[in-house]
Amino acid sequence: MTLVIEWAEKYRPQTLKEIVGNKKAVKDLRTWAEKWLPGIPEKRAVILQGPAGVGKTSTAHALAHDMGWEVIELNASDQRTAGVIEKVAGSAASMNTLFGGKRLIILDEADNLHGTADRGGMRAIAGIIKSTLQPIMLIVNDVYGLTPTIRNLCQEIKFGSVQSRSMVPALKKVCESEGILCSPDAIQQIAENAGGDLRSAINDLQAAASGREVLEVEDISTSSRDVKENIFKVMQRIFKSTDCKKALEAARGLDESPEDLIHWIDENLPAQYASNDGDLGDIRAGFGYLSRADLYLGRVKKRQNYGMWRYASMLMVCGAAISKTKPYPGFIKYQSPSLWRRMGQIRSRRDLRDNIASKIGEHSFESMRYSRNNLFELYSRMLKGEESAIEITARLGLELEELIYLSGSTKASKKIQKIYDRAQELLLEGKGQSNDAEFWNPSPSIENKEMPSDCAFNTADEKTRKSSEESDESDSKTSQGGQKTLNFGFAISPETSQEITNSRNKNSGAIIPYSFTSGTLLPDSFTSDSLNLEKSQEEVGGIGFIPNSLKSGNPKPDNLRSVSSLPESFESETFPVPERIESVNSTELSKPKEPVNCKPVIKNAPDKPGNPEAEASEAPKKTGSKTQKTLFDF
Ligand SMILES: Nc1ncnc2c1ncn2[C@@H]1O[C@H](COP(=O)(O)OP(=O)(O)OP(=O)(O)O)[C@@H](O)[C@H]1O
Repeated sequence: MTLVIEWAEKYRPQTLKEIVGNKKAVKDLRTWAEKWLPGIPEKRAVILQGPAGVGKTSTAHALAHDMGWEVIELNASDQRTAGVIEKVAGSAASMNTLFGGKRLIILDEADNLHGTADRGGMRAIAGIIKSTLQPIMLIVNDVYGLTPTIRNLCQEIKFGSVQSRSMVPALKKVCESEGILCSPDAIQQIAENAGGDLRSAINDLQAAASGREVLEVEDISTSSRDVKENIFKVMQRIFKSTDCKKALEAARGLDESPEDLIHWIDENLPAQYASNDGDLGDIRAGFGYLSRADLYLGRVKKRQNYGMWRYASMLMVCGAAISKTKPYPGFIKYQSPSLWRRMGQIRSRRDLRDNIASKIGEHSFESMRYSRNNLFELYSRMLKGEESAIEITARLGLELEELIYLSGSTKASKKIQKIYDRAQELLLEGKGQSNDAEFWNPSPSIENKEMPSDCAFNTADEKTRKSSEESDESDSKTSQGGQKTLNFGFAISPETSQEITNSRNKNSGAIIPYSFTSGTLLPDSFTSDSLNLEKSQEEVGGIGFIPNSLKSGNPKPDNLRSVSSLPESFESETFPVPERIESVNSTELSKPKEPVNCKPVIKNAPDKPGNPEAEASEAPKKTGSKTQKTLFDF
């Protein structure tokens, strides 16, 4: 069996000179690349954005070839988790090459980093771009698939469709190299059919030429692949004529599913039938058909019976075509579905909001969800004063766009720009002063702080918790074992502090001690003050964090619940119970001599040497805390 080599691959351009069309994009890219020669440019990464098959990937490789750069590529077939990106791209970005040349890091289809496997990938990319010593190139079809932070960090270079007149010489060259006599009309036809996608044009040429030495235009119409209909032409067919058959044929030639097509018709039907003293009745009738088509689309989804797509298509296309009672001449600029645009905007706003929430979460040792729901307002208020705004911006590492969002502005005013610039200066200064640990370490060291009675867990646990959380996406971060009192690492007013406490208590819950010996969550009235520490230090194994819903009613003894029988209302969101807790029954928890390593640090807590119970609680600490079980271990 002979192996058929794809011509598109065989004739992939090797140098920038061979790239067809998109001259400006190629020039901009070369200019950016040349900025890497004297040192590190302001924008360390570029985004090559554009439709499929217009030469983005080829241009990236051709640039590396022309500049004499090595290439490291991570494409969509590789698993691109945050870990892999950091390992491959991160290490490539932070190291110099053997002979001091540059190394181009290409992330192809960077807008397709979604799904569980690619979690955290965007954040990893942003982190790498900020500190890379090597040029980075992100290739995307849809730039909105990237987070605003990444977009801010990169220079964007747009690639457009390749014009058919530019394609013709490239296709001729392929014919010459393959020894095929192709008529100019045939080449022209292939170029026009391709709709700006040179890869498709080359594929069409290969398909048409297979088994032939001479290629005429007739061969193209019979042997070429299905030619993509242009959506705008289909809209015209539907809205300008009443010929259902032709409209349906045109719609079938489209590279759109009925689920997408219905949005196009929905968007343009009212615009078309309202033009030229439009008729409301026509619009109503048209939407009547669309709603029935939508019913079928719903059934397709529900039953996974794609056979019903044909009824949906028929209803939407023919229904929209025949619902007009008069012709609607004149030009109408058909629009892409505004729903998609809105969704794109919403998505980028949502990404922006989540980025901020995750930064606040990291800063305040809270989950992203908690930060999003409860701390936004607070941090936003802290941006009101100029000095505190600068400090917050620096501490959180906010990008300009994020600062605008969090401060509630719509654009970068002079004041915001100034805050941002000063925060950047502060960051630069801070980096130079490695001894200013407090600034760079926003949370005070837990061991060194005198914890309030409601905040006790050992730092080893905290480290384990943090590292396990970091491997997850921030949304799945939990506040288990986290810092129970918010400590922002900078001076905040007593009012603000009170506000934080209120916000916590109102929104998610309160912190109450957890008793290991009884296996119960103590009611909120049971504070550390009421614990007889001398007698029960051993008992006080850890701190439980429960939502207010759990504390309803009077905290009577019969309200106490054992961990093994958590109520349904006990949502893991507000009270993240580690998975392994399920396997722990109350008997295990209530082992009387189970050593514990997490006990509240209480002011002047008596630690009498003669007290056997106090000694018993100290002893396991010395022997090895790793073997000790706490609530956070489960
Ligand atoms: N502008 C171009 N100049 C020369 N050849 C091109 C051009 N665009 C596409 N081609 C041909 O199409 C093939 C695929 O191009 P390439 O992979 O660079 O497209 P792309 O824009 O990166 O597409 P995708 O977004 O699908 O990855 C190339 O191997 C080449 O043969």
